[in-house]
Order: sequence, then structure tokens, then C-alpha cells
Amino acid sequence: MIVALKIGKGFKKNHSNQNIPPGPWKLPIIGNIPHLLTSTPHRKLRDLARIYGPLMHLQLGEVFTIIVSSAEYAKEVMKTHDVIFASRPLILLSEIVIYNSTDIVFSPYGDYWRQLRKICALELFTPKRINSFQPIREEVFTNLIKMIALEKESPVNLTEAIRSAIYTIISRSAFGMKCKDQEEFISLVKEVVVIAGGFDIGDLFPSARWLQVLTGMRPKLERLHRKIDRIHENIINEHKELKSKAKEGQGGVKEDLVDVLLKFEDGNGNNQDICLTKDNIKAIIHDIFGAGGETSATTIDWAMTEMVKDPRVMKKAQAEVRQVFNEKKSVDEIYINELKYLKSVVKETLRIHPAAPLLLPRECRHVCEINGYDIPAKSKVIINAWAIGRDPKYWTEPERFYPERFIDSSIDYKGNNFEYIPFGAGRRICPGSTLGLVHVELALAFLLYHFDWKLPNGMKSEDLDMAEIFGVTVRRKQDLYLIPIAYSPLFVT
Ligand code: HEM
Repeated sequence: MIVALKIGKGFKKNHSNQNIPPGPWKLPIIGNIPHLLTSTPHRKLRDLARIYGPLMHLQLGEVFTIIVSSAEYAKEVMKTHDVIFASRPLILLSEIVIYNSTDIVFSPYGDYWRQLRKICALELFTPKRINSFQPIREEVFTNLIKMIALEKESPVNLTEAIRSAIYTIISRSAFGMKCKDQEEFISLVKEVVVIAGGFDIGDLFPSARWLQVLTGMRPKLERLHRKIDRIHENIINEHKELKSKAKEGQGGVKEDLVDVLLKFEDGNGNNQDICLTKDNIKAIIHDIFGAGGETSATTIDWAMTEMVKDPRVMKKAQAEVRQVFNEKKSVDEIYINELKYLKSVVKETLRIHPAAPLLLPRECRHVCEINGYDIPAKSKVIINAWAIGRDPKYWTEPERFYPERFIDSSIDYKGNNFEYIPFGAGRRICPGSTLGLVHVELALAFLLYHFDWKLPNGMKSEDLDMAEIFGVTVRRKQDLYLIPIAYSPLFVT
């Protein structure tokens, strides 16, 4: 009753005099929640937008939500009014698990978030830093290829093999070593990614704390936090121990991403203007592992899936990779920019399967007008990048996987072409895109150079299961199993 009264009062008070965007019928109290009772909200939101338009509103419990489904309105939100929409809505997950939303992804817009982005731009993701991790990438992908070669033409769980390789690279780049709790960390991150989709009932009624307890979400998140925090604590302690040993002359230490972050702890050293607490550092570690790992691994998985479905594309990409690397007999990151067709394959994969199909939600910081519609303050704003990437208004044959559409196209990843925004746009654009793309392109070059791939059990490519699991990233529901057929005698020295 209290919730019902609150919603009714709130809705009248806030929106009755405003010209809010159209939306479907709604029920008392729960509003449009029934519209989202689906396992694939990005698809359902696209279908609704076809009826109610590219700027639509949904009342999801207490949360007034705006859904953006066209490049024109995406530009309004992420360019024209970017500063108004530069914050993130708070969700229970980020409050409990991610140290009161003090990471980069969930941090509200303001000075603290600006400082974090400065650390990203000047320290964490500079071209020099990304290059310094090149030996790690090459070693891990070479091991991946050796491991696959041992399978001797029997089916390999490529999804798992890729995920493990990507997380090993991230662990070693970020933590200097393979995290000893890596497998547990990966499965915890997988859980976080699904919950971070943001449609949990507790988040739709933020004022009803009892609901968060009743649904079991709060205790579940508290348990998740304790487990994740223990892993973060170990990582930081190990770094501090190694550092003090190095000071005592017991071995040189190469700087990894956690070392960089520790330089800012409590205003250490010369960095008095930026000051991070231990919990802030743990929150950022969580982003690097979560935001960096799932997105890249999922993209590689979808790219392989699409190429297996269309052998023409696979053959063409393979021919290019082999032509560039045949002389050397192995893949070398230095020449990766010569792989024009493979780069188009990656672009096309991110168009048709953007790793984060609804990007990350924004929050309207104060009332704003778009094309005559009023967007109330505190509205949650969801941009359906997946729907925009498949809209026939911008793309010919949008459902077809056709990398050639990007050859000679000027569309890039920088968020200037709003029909193509796999890394978002504006102030909140992904700061790790260069690193993510290096992982994706290099992994595919290795996989395509060393093996031909076929489906197991005589399965036909058109029978490949394309079902998805929705979360903040959308991955394949079934792991991808493929049979590798070695292309050349491997690793002849
Ligand atoms: C293929 C790989 C990747 C994809 C598709 C991807 C995609 C995205 C998207 C769509 C956003 C939201 C942008 C917005 O709200 O406008 C985002 C934000 C973010 N990404 Fe990535 N990402 C990838 C790789 C990475 C990597 C490797 C890292 C770091 C190691 C990273 C760290 C982040 C962070 C910290 C944010 C939050 C930025 C903010 O809110 O200010 N991402 N990413």
C-alpha cells in the first residue's frame, strides 16, 4: 500500500504537467514491469520502440525510464545534452558489491569520477602502457594455441578457452601475475554481469528496502561482496609485500596496473592532487577485471560464431591472416593493422552483437527537453545500441553478418557516428576500447592463422544455436564447441 501510494503521488507530482515521451499501457504499482518479463530485454525494448517510437518512456516500478532507440536521439543524449546525462543511476549491486559505486563504471558524475578518468587517460590505458603488455598477450595466446592443438581434432570448448585466456591476460597485465583465485573471480564476475543488467526487482523499488531483503537480493549481494573483497584484499596485500621486498633489494618488480593505482593511495608520493582509498582501488580493480574481461571474451566468441555460420567470411579472413603471417609462421602483433578484413569482421561483430547492448544506463541530472518532450530529473536513460545497430534506417540488410560494409567506411569506434556506438559515446565512452580491441583482434588472428574450424557431430552451420543470455553484457547461452584442424605444422623452430 505504502509503495502504491508513493508511486501514485510521485508520478502525479512529477509528470502530470509535463509532455513526457509516449509509452505503453501500465499497471498500478508495477507500471511496465510486465513488458520486461522476458529473457532478452534488448529485443523486447526494440519491439516496443517500433510501436511507441525511438524516444519512449516506461514506468518500471518506481523508476521512470527513458528508452532511446535511434541514432538521432542517441546523439541528443550523448552529445547535445551529454553533460546532463553524464551520471549513472545507483543500483543495489554497485552500492553493496562495488564499494558504494566508487568504481569508474558506476561512479556518479562529478570531481571524483573526473579524477578516475584522468588516471585512465594518463596512466592506465596509454598506448605506451598497452604496448608494455604485448609480451603477455603473445605468450598467453601462444599457450592457447598449443593447448588447442593438443586436442587433436576433437571438439574444444572455445568459449571457455577464450574466456580463460582473456582473463589470464588481464590478470597478468593488471596484477603482474595470474591471480591465484582467478577461476573463482571469473565465476563471481559472471554473476555480477548478469545482475548488473539493472532490472532486478529491488532496483525497481529503491525506496522499499524490505523488498531487497525479501527477494534475497541484499543478502546475496552482501555474500558476493565478501567473496570479491577477499580476492581484492589478497591482490593488494601481495603487491604491497612484493614492493617492500623490492625495496629491500629482493628482486626487481615490473609496474602493473595495481602498482599504478597504489601510487595514488592516500595521496602517496608526488600525487597529492589525486587521492584514492584502499576501497577505491579495489573498486577500480573490479572494473578492470569485469568491464575488461567479459566484453572482450564475449566479442571474440560472437565473432567466431558468426564466421562458423558463414564459411565465406571465415575463409576470407583466414586467407588474409595467413597471407600476412605465412612468412613468419606465427602471428605478430606489430603487423595487426595490416589485417583490414579482420578489422571489418570485428566491427561487424560489434554492430550485430554489441557486448553491452543497452550500453550502461545514464541518469538525467536535471529536467531537460528533447525534441519537445520533457525528460524529468532523475530519469534512468537506456540507449538501445543493439536496436540502433540493426535498424534498417541506417543499415542495408541489417540482420546479415556482412563485414564488407565496413571496408572503405569512415565509421569508427569514437562515438561520432551514432548509428554505431558499441563503446558508447560522449563523456562516459569506454576508456578501455583500445585495449579491448587489441585483445579481440589478436585472439582472432591467432585462432584463424593456426586452425581451420568445423562444427562437431556433423552439425550444419545453419543449425548453430544463437540463443543469448542477457546481462550488462549479452553472451552466448550455449558454449561454442568447435573442432580445430591444424593449418600448418605448429611451432616448428
Ligand atoms: C570489446 C571490448 C569492450 C567493449 C565492447 C566495451 C564497451 C563499453 C561500453 C558500451 C561502455 C559504456 C559507455 C557509455 O556509457 O557510453 C563501457 C564503459 C566502460 N568500459 Fe568498456 N568495453 C570494452 C573493453 C573495456 C576494457 C578492456 C576496459 C578496461 C580494462 C573497459 C573499461 C570500461 C570502463 C571503466 C567503463 C566505464 C566508463 C565510465 O563510466 O566513465 N572496457 N565499455
